[in-house]
Amino acid sequence: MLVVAAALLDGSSRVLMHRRPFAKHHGGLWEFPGGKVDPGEVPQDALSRELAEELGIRVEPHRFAPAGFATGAAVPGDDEPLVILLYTCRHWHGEPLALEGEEVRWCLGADCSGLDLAPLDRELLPNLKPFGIDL
Ligand SMILES: Nc1nc2c([nH]c(=O)n2[C@H]2C[C@H](O)[C@@H](COP(=O)(O)OP(=O)(O)OP(=O)(O)O)O2)c(=O)[nH]1
Repeated sequence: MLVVAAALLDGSSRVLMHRRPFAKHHGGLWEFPGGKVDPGEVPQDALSRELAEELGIRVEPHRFAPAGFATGAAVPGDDEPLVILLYTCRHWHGEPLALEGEEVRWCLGADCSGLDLAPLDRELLPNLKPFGIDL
C-alpha cells in the first residue's frame, strides 16, 4: 500500500501534526496528515486531495518537496507492504482544521517528539532536520 504524508511547515519552525480518528487503525496516534494513493494516481495529486478532505486546505501539487520515505509491514486486511512517502510543504490556501481526525496541532520539533506518534511517522521525524526542524 502506498501512502503519502505532508509536513506542513510554518514560518516559526513548527510542523502541523494530526491526530488519527480513535475508531481507525492506530486510532488516537499522531501523524503527518495524508492518506492512501489511489491506483494510477500521482502521489502529489493524492496528497493534495487528502489534505483537502482531511484539513480543508488547498495545495498546488508542485508545492510538495520530497523528504524521504519509510516502509512497514502490511496493514490488517491488505497483503502489500506499506510505503509512506513524506513531503514538506510551506505554501497552502486556507486554515487547516481537523475535519476527519480528532485534532490538529502546530508543534516545534521537540514537541513533535513528545507526542504519541504512529510508528512510521516517528521514524520519519528526523527527515525534517534539513528543513530547519530541530528535535
Ligand atoms: N501515517 C501512518 N500510517 C500508518 C502507519 N502504520 C500503518 O499501518 N499505517 C496505515 C494506517 C492506514 O491504514 C494507512 C494510512 O492511510 P489513511 O490515513 O488514508 O488510512 P485510513 O485508516 O484513514 O483509511 P481509509 O479510511 O482512508 O480507508 O497506513 C504509520 O506508522 N503511520
